Amino acid sequence: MKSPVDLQRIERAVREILAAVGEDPDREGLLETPARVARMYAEMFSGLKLDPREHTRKFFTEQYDEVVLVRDISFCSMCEHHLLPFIGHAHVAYIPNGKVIGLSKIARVVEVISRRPQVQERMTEDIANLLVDELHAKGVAVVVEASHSCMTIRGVRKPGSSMVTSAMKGLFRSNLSTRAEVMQLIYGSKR
Ligand SMILES: Nc1nc2c(ncn2[C@@H]2O[C@H](COP(=O)(O)OP(=O)(O)OP(=O)(O)O)[C@@H](O)[C@H]2O)c(=O)[nH]1
Ligand SMILES: [Zn+2]
Repeated sequence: MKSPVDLQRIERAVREILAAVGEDPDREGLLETPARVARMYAEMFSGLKLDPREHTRKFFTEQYDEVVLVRDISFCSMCEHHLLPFIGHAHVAYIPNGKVIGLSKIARVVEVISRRPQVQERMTEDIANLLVDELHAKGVAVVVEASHSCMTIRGVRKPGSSMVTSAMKGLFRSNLSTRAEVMQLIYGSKR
C-alpha cells in the first residue's frame, strides 16, 4: 500500500535537522534514521488520510436506552505545537437512540482522530461530535486524560502532570444526574 505521507520528503527534512543540530547525518548510527523517522511519522499521522466515519457505518438496531460506556481506551496523539506525543486514555459514552455500534468501533474512532497533529480539546470535541452526527445518540460524553510530553520533558518540565478534557452533548449536557451517572461509571468503582 502506498504510504499516505511523502516519506522521501520527511527523510530529507530529518537529514537537515540532524545537520542543523550539529550531527553528522552520514555517520553509521544515523544512516537509517531519516527513513525510520519518516516511517514513524507515517504511523503517527496515519489518521490524517482516514475518515473515522468509516467505523460508524455498520450498526445494530437495539432498543437499549441506557448509558453505553467504553472506558480506558488508550491512545497516543501528537501535540500540534511541538510534534511531541501526548499519551493517555479516552472514556467514551453514549445513550443510543435505536442505533448501537460495535464496541471496537468506538476505539477505532479514537484511534483515527488521535493519529493526527492535535490539541486535546479538539480531539475530545471531534470524537463527541462525530458520534452525535453519526449515531444521532440521545447523549454523548467524552472524557480524555493525557500526559503531554511537551510539558513533562521540556519547557516547564512537570512530569506527572496531566490534562483532563470533556465534551458533554445532549442528555449529558442538559441533565445533571445523567452527567453524574456517567462520571460515576468512569471514575467511581475503580479509582
Ligand atoms: N490547550 C492546550 N495546550 C496545549 C496542548 N498541547 C500543548 N499545549 C500547550 O501549547 C502551548 C504552546 O505555547 P507557546 O508559548 O506557543 O510555545 P512554547 O514557547 O514552546 O511554550 P512552553 O511549553 O510554555 O515552553 C504550551 O503552553 C503547551 O503546553 C493541548 O492539547 N491543549
Ligand atoms: Zn506541545
